[in-house]
Amino acid sequence: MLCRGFQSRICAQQPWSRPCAIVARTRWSPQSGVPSRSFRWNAFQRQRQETEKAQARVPDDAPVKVEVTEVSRPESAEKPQPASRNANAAPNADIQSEKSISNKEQRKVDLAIMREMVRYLWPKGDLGTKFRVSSALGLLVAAKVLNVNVPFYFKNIVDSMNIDFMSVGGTAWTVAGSMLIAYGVTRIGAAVFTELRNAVFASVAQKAIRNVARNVFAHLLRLDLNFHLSRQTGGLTRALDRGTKGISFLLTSMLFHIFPTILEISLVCGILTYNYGASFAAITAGTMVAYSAFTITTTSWRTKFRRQANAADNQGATVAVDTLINYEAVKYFNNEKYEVDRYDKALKQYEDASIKVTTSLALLNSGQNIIFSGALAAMMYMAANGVATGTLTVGDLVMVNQLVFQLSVPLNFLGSVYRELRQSLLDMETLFNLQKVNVTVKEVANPRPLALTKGGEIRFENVQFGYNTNRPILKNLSMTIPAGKKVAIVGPSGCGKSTILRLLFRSYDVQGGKIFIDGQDIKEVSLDSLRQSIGVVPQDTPLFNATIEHNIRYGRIDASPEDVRKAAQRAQIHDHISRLPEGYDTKVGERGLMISGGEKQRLAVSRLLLKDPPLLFFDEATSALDTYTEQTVMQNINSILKEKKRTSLFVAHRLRTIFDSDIIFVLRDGVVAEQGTHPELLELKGLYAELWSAQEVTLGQDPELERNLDEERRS
Ligand SMILES: Nc1ncnc2c1ncn2[C@@H]1O[C@H](COP(=O)(O)OP(=O)(O)OP(=O)(O)O)[C@@H](O)[C@H]1O
Repeated sequence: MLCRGFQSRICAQQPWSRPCAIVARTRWSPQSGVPSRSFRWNAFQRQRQETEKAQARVPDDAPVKVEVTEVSRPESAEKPQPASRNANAAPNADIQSEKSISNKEQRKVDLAIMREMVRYLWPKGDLGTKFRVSSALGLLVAAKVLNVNVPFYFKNIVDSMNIDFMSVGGTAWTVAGSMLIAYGVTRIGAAVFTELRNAVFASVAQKAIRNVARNVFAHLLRLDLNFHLSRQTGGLTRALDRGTKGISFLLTSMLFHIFPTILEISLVCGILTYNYGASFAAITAGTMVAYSAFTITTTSWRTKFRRQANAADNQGATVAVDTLINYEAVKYFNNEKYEVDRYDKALKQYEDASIKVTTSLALLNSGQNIIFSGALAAMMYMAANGVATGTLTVGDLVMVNQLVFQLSVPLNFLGSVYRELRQSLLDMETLFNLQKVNVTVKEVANPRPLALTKGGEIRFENVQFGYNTNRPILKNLSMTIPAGKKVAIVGPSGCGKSTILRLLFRSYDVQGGKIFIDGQDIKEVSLDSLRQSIGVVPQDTPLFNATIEHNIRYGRIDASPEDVRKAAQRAQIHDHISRLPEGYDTKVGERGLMISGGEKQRLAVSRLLLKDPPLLFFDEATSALDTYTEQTVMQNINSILKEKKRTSLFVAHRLRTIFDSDIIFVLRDGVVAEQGTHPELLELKGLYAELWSAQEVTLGQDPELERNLDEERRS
């Protein structure tokens, strides 16, 4: 009669067995015949991001879904986990605090996080949330009280049925009807209150998640470029994802698991002591202590197997994604077997670790069963003894059994709740640490907005800068870019051309010297006004996985569709977009993978033209375009610059795109080595003249290009 079914279903998934569609394109640099720098960089970024994404897909040995119908025996089951919470044990090494901390310090950190969470449970001035939390607690206590009443009705039913129906007469209804109704109503009440409690509390947890996630995301966007370049994007999103899920878990487990389990154990011990004496309660309390200690110790021990499995899983995913992204490279070098072996090595490690996870789970379950069943048997013996000596009824025996049995439900999940709680605290620590990262590019107190009083003259005064202290990139660089002029910066690869643009945009701050715009130190003006005044077409076009229209409009969110089309026309991409089946609604794919490099660059130019800022920076903005398109785009840009008298700064390797600049700065070894107009620099017969003649040789082999250049020179 007491036997009920407890079922658990475990869904294991090999995460990297999912189909993976990867599109790889190679663009070749016309000059060198090797993939262009921007392509290589893009490919590297793509590969890195794909790898990180795959790393986020980590399996969990815990069951994805555990269905509890009714309880028959204290069988250990891993806690039901939110389906998406599958990467819980993967190391957050990229964001977590680098130094390992002692247990004592860790406890302090954990307590601080819990205190922080209490603020979300009981927020100052938020009566609605307080009301919900109080109601949820009320429902919880009511459900638990009803729950411990069920065995009482059960006992009374058993005792009242213990008569000779033949001689006394009557039916089950006349003898125990009211008890049966009370039994049913109490059980239903306990279940309904529990569900109501979940429903009432849902918005508290979700509100907390939203607040924390929004604050962290806003902080991430405020952080410096350097932070983002040195961190793995996948790691950041993983931290955000796990941290916010950790909040939900911590809040619910604090309120609905730990507290109610303690409440229920206390109630049961109290009832047992009151009804049957302290010996029953002592066994129950002792069992709970032994059970909890065994579960926590064993769970801590077996966590390392889960970590190993996750690490092997990460490794497998990394190898698989890396190999598939570099499919062409694998084929070119016939390395299929090598890659399969690498993949299989990770699979083998995963297999070994997973076996340990399963066997250690069996040990945990067995130990829990032995402790629980041993105690239950002892109590049954004591109760049976009571029945034999006439101090207890059969109903008492049943009640003792059921009271203790009911405790097995929360205890079943103790192991996984403990493990998850630890992981949630770790994830949340990572999340809160992110919020503590400082912004290094800061504004002065009460900054003035940038005022372009002279039309946008840019002056570098003895600027020193290096990404690493031991490798200076710019060494006392001084130069003046006159307002309203087209200026170019050229020089060997890696000499710091793009760095100059990053310093102007204040993605980094100079380490020595100053940069002025119209006489104002850029450190003294507000970041918002500075960045508002500058438009950049970067080397690697950042595109969103959205429509072409959205990507162009990103330059000015409130632009009309006509403005978007006008900008596209000027960037020589409108006709092409119009010919696409979905026109401006065409999706460009992740990071613009579904369109060509030249199309991406023209979208970036359109976006900049739509923003129409007073200062324009082009960092190899047309390097992926064919000669004809490049000439046309440049002509359009030049006419806009002249017409609107914009200050513009071009970084270019293809000198024919900048030879008509008002000033050309030639950078070498962190300083300006030469400067002047194209003819002046040719006269100098220095580095620029060398570069030009090297490129002219190439140009000489291209009659069409020559024709275009001649035309442009004439115009
Ligand atoms: N975030 C960074 N951290 C460390 N070093 C960097 C970083 N960004 C660039 N560098 C290094 O600084 C140097 C200058 O980089 P920059 O991008 O300014 O060169 P560039 O002249 O624009 O090169 P290219 O013509 O190839 O685009 C390079 O050696 C580059 O490797």
